[in-house]
Amino acid sequence: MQLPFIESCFHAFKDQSALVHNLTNDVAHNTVANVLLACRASPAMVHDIQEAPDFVCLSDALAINIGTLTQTRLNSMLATAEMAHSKGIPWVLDPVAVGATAFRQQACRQLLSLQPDVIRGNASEILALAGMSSQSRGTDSGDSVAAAHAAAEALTQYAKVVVVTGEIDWVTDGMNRWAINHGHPMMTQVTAIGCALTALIAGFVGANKKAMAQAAVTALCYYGQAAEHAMQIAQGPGSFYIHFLDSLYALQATDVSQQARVTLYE
Ligand SMILES: Nc1ncnc2c1ncn2[C@@H]1O[C@H](COP(=O)(O)OP(=O)(O)O)[C@@H](O)[C@H]1O
Ligand SMILES: Cc1ncsc1CCOP(=O)(O)O
Ligand SMILES: [Mg+2]
Repeated sequence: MQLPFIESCFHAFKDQSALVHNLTNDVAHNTVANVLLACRASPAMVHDIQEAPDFVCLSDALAINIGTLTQTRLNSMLATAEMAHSKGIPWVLDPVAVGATAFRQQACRQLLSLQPDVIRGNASEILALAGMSSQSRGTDSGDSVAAAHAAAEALTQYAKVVVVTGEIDWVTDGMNRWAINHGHPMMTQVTAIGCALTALIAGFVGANKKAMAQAAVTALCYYGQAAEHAMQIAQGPGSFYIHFLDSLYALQATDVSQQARVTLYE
């Protein structure tokens, strides 16, 4: 399905060269930065509570990822998210492995109270965040995306847009729902590909504040298509990662729009 908003959201993102402030995890820093750079956005990792709330005011968007959470980091995340929200700077929550421990659940409850613009997680994370039972395996999902549709819907009481990723990604803003059929299973064999997607979605919503759900759908089409192109030449996870960055760098608005496999449910 060709959707006119894909080209406009893509161009807005590229034109802005969005500065994305990341409070992300230790595993993901390098990949998040490389993905954003390949997409022509600007990454910044600024963690300390002494400066993160100030730095976010200079940014187009904020991505918060609880992958390697500590109490010190959580304090900084809460202060920075609060600042972002008060300044109208969009922020995205990635609730990595939220179902695994009480600390993560409690942290996410506090973060949800600061009204993220977007939540992006795999199916198990979205189920757990909504208080439903899930089958996660550490940071990986053990649930289908379809099993998390209702959970995503429930979470729209906390966020404007909820994104569930997996074989067929799902986006809801509580009024419309989009299914995005792109990507490749190889994406699950390279760590932090989900974390980097969260940062990319932050960049897209930062550049498209009035169309956040459409911006998230566009980011998912772009990301999934880049993976498909990369897999035409990759031979395993290592070469996939390299070709994935190259494909993110090369893809153009018309490619992403013309090849989009998106189903809209109104
Ligand atoms: N089986 C799959 N087929 C195609 N794409 C997938 C598959 N599983 C995950 N992806 C893609 O991988 C990216 C990361 O999603 P996911 O693996 O759900 O996140 P996380 O790494 O946080 O668990 C998304 O772009 C998603 O579309
Ligand atoms: C392995 C691991 N452990 C804590 S965070 C992290 C990275 C998770 O990355 P992703 O959610 O993108 O698979
Ligand atoms: Mg993840």
